[in-house]
Amino acid sequence: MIRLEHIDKYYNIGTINEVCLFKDFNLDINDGDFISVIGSNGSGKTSMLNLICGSLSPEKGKIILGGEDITKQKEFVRSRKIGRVYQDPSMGTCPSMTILENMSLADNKGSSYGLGLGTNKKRIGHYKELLSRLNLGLEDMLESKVGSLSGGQRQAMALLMTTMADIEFLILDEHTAALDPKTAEIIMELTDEIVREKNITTVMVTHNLRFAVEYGNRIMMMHNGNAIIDKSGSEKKSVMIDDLLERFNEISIESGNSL
Ligand SMILES: Nc1ncnc2c1ncn2[C@@H]1O[C@H](COP(=O)(O)OP(=O)(O)OP(=O)(O)O)[C@@H](O)[C@H]1O
Repeated sequence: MIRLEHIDKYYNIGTINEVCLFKDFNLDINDGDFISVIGSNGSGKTSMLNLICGSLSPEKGKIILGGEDITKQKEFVRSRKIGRVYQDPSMGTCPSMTILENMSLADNKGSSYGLGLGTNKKRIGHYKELLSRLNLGLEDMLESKVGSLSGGQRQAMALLMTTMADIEFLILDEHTAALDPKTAEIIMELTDEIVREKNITTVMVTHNLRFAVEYGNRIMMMHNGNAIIDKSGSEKKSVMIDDLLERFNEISIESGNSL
């Protein structure tokens, strides 16, 4: 379980631009949860993910992972348990390296020998098997540079590479936003398949309301650093896209329709 406990988060402290984003923010993410997080621009979705990953520190409060207080734990240490796929497909892969080298890199993540070993030839069969499930023909392109792949192919690889390691927690930061509708659909289906198969606790930030409604067991809507909707199980199943659009409209009116 991940717990955000009494979190305060400010930006630009001590300046005229000081903003309080989270004030006594609390969130429990249960093992096995697949949460879709939606919300207007600036509502705090990415900041919440950054707090979990450790790229952002709270001014107050605790972050607990599996009973351990990780509030002060560095991001690279947390990354052994927490995987993240970004909006930009180029963030999760190394473009100047081949598919094989990228797969080896992901495979070696967290092990003591690190990069020094280079490509692990004995594991090629395993990499091919993993890549073949993407149905993109990448298993026959092991020597191709990842930089030559399409955005969708790279995002599929980023997802595969992130989940190759034995992570407990997966963060999807608008990971289909930069993809065309068809490719986004394929990546979303692949995501769901991997998350279910590996039973990884997942938080997915998305602006795609259909994905938010269709995937996962829990849906959250953020606004001004608060979760204004948080439904799971059968309650989540009854949430309709129109309900969410209506809530977005209400928020927009309350905020004076400002950007
Ligand atoms: N590094 C920063 N410095 C100052 N303010 C920041 C910083 N990062 C985020 N903010 C502010 O915090 C608020 C929340 O930003 P955040 O990126 O978490 O929102 P979001 O819900 O992910 O938005 P979007 O949907 O546009 O990605 C915004 O008002 C933003 O301007």
